Amino acid sequence: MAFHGIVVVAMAKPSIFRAERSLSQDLYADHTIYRSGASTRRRDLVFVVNPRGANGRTGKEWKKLLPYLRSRLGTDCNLLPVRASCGEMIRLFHCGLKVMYLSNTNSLSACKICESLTSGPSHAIDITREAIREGADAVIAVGGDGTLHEVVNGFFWGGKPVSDHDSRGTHTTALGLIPLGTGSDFARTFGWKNDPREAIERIAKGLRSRIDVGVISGESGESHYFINVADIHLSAKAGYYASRYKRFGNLCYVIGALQAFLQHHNQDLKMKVDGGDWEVYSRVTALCIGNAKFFGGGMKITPNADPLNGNFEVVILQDFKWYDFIFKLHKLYNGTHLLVNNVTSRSVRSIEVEEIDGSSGIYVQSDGEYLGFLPRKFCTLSAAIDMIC
Ligand SMILES: Nc1ncnc2c1ncn2[C@@H]1O[C@H](COP(=O)(O)OP(=O)(O)OP(=O)(O)O)[C@@H](O)[C@H]1O
Repeated sequence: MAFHGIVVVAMAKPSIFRAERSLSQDLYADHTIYRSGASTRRRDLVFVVNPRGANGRTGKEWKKLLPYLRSRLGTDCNLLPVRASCGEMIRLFHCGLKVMYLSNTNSLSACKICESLTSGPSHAIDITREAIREGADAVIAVGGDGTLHEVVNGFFWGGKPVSDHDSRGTHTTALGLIPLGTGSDFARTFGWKNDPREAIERIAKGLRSRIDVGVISGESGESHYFINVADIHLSAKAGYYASRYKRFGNLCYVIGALQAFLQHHNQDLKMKVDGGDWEVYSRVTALCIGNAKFFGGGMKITPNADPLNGNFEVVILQDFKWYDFIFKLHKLYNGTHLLVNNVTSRSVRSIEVEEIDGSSGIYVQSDGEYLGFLPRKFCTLSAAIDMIC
């Protein structure tokens, strides 16, 4: 995929946090950590690792990856030493970050990297917010789409982007990804595989691109963000069930879809696109709002979506029967379903979706995570986050 507007940015000179030793005030009180160049701003890479991702595979892969990460990112460092205050260490500790030293240097003269293992759902959101406030150069999600989704949500608070405590408008924290999940669907749009070494190369090179993010609002007024695909009705219900079967790998999506089908009824929905008039779509099976192209473990559901173009691609499937999925499934995977009867695609900047009778509880998910029920409004936030591409 060709990316326009790629900017080369001097990557944070990283400092590594070793997994074997957790932070304690006593342990670190006498040590030195490093800041990059002449700047007094810390230049940190923060890795947010979901050890339970891909049924525990993420945690195992991450442990195996650490020596390579140290050696690959550590060699790029050219940092000036400064004395770390106790306060700084304690702040890192409070935001769940483990501080570690580069094992391949005795002098502690290399750069610093933070790892934080998530302790449960939503923890990645808090870690990310804290890391951005502390001036991290990049926050890197290590896991699947669910972990990436939480990290993206950590870039915002109270409807606004989170910023560095000391920001004078010049510093931007970038988002990075080491895809190590079950589906890792967002990475597919960029052609990235679940190959952590390749991801570390990207991080070392530090190319950044400003990508769009979707924002979802509901009746509560609270904003929720997504980076990949938000979807409604059958696919959302299938995703809800699939999350219970992640131990079966990509098969979870098939099991989830079968279970969702058992209680499925196509529903009439009304939609308002880009602030226009309400339109009725009859017998909707699923409605997918793509900032990127893939969901459900590799289905190219919104094949024209591009997280760099400022628009969503909305794909609406109407009046599908269970056998349509059997005969048309391959088209959903390769992205040729747009030519099938009863499939509509449109490019939008915002879309509001409501039920007509308002009684059935139509499922909504974003980035494969269950969100709740209709009604919802989905808007693009153009070029909202700097992503390491
Ligand atoms: N320590 C933890 N224990 C249990 N669940 C966690 C923990 N940390 C994060 N989670 C939750 O695990 C969920 C799934 O994680 P993740 O997306 O990384 O893996 P996956 O589901 O295997 O991959 P994919 O979403 O790409 O299919 C996330 O929604 C997150 O809330």
